Amino acid sequence: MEVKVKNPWHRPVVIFLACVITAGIIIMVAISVVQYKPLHQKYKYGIVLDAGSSHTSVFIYEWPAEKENNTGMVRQKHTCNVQGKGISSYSDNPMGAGTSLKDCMEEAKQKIPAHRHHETPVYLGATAGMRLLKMENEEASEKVLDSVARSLKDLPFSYQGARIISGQEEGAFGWITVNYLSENLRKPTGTLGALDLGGASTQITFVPQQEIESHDNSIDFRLYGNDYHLYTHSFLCYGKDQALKLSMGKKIESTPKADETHPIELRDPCFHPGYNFTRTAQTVFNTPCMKKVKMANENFFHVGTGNWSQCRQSIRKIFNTSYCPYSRCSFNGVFQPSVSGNFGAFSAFFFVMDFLKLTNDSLDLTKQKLATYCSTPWKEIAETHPHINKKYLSEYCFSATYILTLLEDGYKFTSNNWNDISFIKKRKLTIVLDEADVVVQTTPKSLHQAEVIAVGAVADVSEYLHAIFQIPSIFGK
Ligand SMILES: Nc1ccn([C@@H]2O[C@H](COP(=O)(O)OP(=O)(O)OP(=O)(O)O)[C@@H](O)[C@H]2O)c(=O)n1
Ligand SMILES: [Ca+2]
Repeated sequence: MEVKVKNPWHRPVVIFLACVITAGIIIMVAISVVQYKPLHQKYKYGIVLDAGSSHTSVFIYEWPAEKENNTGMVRQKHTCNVQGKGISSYSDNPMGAGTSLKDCMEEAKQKIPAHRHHETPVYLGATAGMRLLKMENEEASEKVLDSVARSLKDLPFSYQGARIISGQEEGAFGWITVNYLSENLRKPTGTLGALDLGGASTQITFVPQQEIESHDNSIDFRLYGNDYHLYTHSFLCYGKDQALKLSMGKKIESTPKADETHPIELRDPCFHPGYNFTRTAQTVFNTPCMKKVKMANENFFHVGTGNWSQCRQSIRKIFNTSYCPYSRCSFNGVFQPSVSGNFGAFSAFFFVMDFLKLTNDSLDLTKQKLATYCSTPWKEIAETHPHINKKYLSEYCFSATYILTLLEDGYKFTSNNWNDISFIKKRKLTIVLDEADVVVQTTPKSLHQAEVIAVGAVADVSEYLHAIFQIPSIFGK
C-alpha cells in the first residue's frame, strides 16, 4: 500500500528554516574563506642561488608575511642542487650556464605559491670559481654572469642581481650563518669562529683578541643591536680542488724526466698504494692559480704511494711561511691574529672529516688514523666503498691531509686547541613559528650566502635581502 507523504517543502515554516540554514552555511563558508585567506597568504619567499666553484645550489626561504613577534622566523623551505658542475665551468659555452638552472628554478615555481611569484626576490652570488674565471678570462666571466642573469630574469620572480661576491663577504656570511644557526647572535654568550673550505677558496673568520694590522682583513657590522669587529681572510686557490692542483703541479715541476720518450711518473704520497692512472698535465695546470708550463699537453703517470707524512711534507710546500710583513701571519704573508675561541668548520672541512670519521678525535689520534687510511691499498678502499664516486674517493687521503696541514701549519691550531674546532654540517633552519621559545632544529647541508638571509628576517627580510648584496649598507660604512 502506498503511503501518501505530504511534500514538506510546501510548508512555509520549513522553507523559512531551509533559507535560514542555507544563509547560515553561506555566511560560515564566507567567514572561513575570509579567515583562511590570510592563513593561506601567511608566507613570503626569497630565493638565493649559491654559485660555487664545484656546484650551484638553489635555496628557497619562507617567512611569515606578518611579523607579530620578534622571533627568528625564516625557514629554509627547499633546496635544489643544480645538475652538473659550477657555472664557471661553462666558460666555453656561456649559454649553458643559464640553461643549467632551469630545472631547479622550475621547482622553485612549484614550491612558491603563484600569487607570491612576482614579489619573490631572487639573487645569485658566485664565489671562487667565478673569481678565478674573471682573472683568467674576464669576458668569459661576464658572458656567464649575463647568461645566468638572463635565465633568472625570464622567470616570474623579482630579479635582484647576479654577481661575484668578494672573499670578505663570503667570510662574513659564513660567520653570520654559523652564529645565527647556533643562536649566538641573540644570546650574550661568545661567538663561534667560521672555517669554510670550498673547492676553489677557503675562508677563516673570527673575533680576534688582538688588533687587526691589515685593513683588508677587518669587517665591522651590527646585528641585533650588537657591534661585531671581525678578522676575516679568504685564500683564493686554497680550496681543496685548487690546492690539489697546486700540490700536484709543484711535484710535477720537480720530477725529472727519465728520458724524452716516456711520460713523467709522478709518485704521489697523497694517493693510495696501487692507485695508478695516466693523466694529461692539462688537468693539473688548467688554472690561473699556477704559472702556465710548457708541458701542459703531455701525459704523466699518477702513481700513489700512500705515505701520510710525505704527503704532509709535499702539501707544506704550497704554504709560503718564509715572510711576514706583520707581527704574525698565517701563510703567504697574510696577517692573522692567533686563533681564539671555538670554531665551526663546514663545507669540505665537514664532508671530508665526516667521511673519514675523524670529527671527534684528538689531533694526535686523527693523524694516526689518517696515516693508516692513506697507506691502505687503493683496491681495498675502492672495494669498501663501491658506491662513492671514484674521483672523490681517491682524493680523501689528500683532502684530509690538506685539512690538517691548513689548520695546523696554516692557521696555527695546535693539539691544545684542536678540539675547539667542531666539524659541522651546514644546517637547514626549521624554526618553529608562533612560539615564544624559538626552537631551531637542524637538518643537512646548506650554504651560507643563502642562509645569511635568515639573519635579517627578524628585522625585515626584504630589506636585508637587499643589504646582503649591497654590502656597504651593512659592512664597512
Ligand atoms: N658531499 C660532498 C660535497 C662536496 N664535496 C667537495 O667538497 C668541495 C667543496 O665543496 P663546496 O663547499 O660545495 O665548494 P664550492 O662552494 O663549490 O666552492 P667555492 O666555495 O670555493 O666556490 C668540492 O671539492 C666538492 O667536490 C665533497 O667532497 N663531498
Ligand atoms: Ca662555497
